[in-house]
Amino acid sequence: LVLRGAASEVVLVDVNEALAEAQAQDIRHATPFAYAVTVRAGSYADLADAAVVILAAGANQKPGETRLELLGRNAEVFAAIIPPVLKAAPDAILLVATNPVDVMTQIATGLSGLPPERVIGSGTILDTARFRGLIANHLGISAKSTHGYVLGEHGDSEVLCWSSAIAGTVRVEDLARQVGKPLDDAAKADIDEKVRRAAYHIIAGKGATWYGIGGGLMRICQAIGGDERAMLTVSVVSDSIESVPQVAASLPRIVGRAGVLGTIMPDLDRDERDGLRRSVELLKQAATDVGF
Ligand SMILES: NC(=O)C1=CN([C@@H]2O[C@H](COP(=O)(O)OP(=O)(O)OC[C@H]3O[C@@H](n4cnc5c(N)ncnc54)[C@H](O)[C@@H]3O)[C@@H](O)[C@H]2O)C=CC1
Ligand SMILES: CC(=O)C(=O)O
Repeated sequence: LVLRGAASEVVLVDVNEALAEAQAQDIRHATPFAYAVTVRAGSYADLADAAVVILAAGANQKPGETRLELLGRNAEVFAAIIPPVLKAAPDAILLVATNPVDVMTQIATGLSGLPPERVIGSGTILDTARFRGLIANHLGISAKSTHGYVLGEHGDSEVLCWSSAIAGTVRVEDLARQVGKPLDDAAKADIDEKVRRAAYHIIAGKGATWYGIGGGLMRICQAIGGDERAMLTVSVVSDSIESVPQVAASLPRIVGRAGVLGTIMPDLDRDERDGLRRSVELLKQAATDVGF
């Protein structure tokens, strides 16, 4: 947020107040090299008038642990933090990062009673970035010119949409042939593994993932603050996805000042559609199991 000037003020609230203060100081020291963003540690009351409250509190995965295994612990954390957040900032958009992010988005929507469009999970924004980056690297072009979605769960059951992935206006498979680096089954399986298992690899190496999600959360805040109507793969509770009712999962959503303004259903091939249905069924079951 500071490096891109995507906020005017950032307040860090953590049960570990000394940590929040130390992080705020450290980030503040970067502001002369970036944007004049006010950064400070605070209490819930300091969230008054926040446009966006990012919910990132809770347990993270230990090496080999799945996101869904965090559910019980993090549902308890949200039960503790959402009431004081809402008391301080009743008009804010809630932006959920805590894992398992789709189910936590469903829980945050239920606990807050806010309309679903104002409770946004970062969902697969990060997986989509990983997918675009890896395809771009394979083709030798910019990730900014490469477009493709990862849908469904931010987690093991996510769906990489190869059928609609493009570079510029060209299907990625066609461009790959043109540049003599075919996206054959082996190349696609390699990219799939590196997207789907990215968090496991990074957590095995450094204990947590920080920068990718930081970039993704910044991008969502930028789209909200600038009322951009940007298309981003984020998670909100939807009336129905692949006939599964009231489930939070990622689809391409239009994001602006009021939150999620609309949803786009991309063309999917048979396997992608089946994968998306399996993914949302799994998420619905996980939410139901914890009473949401
Ligand atoms: N959605 C995504 O793509 C990503 C999600 N995550 C998730 O974000 C969450 C946080 O991950 P990290 O920052 O790595 O963990 P961390 O352990 O570094 O930070 C979590 C913080 O939450 C605080 N906390 C715990 N309970 C609290 C409470 N009741 N009230 C206030 N603060 C509380 C802790 O004191 C701690 O400082 C995890 O669930 C992790 O899986 C992490 C990376 C990417
Ligand atoms: C931790 C996590 O969810 C990620 O980096 O994808």
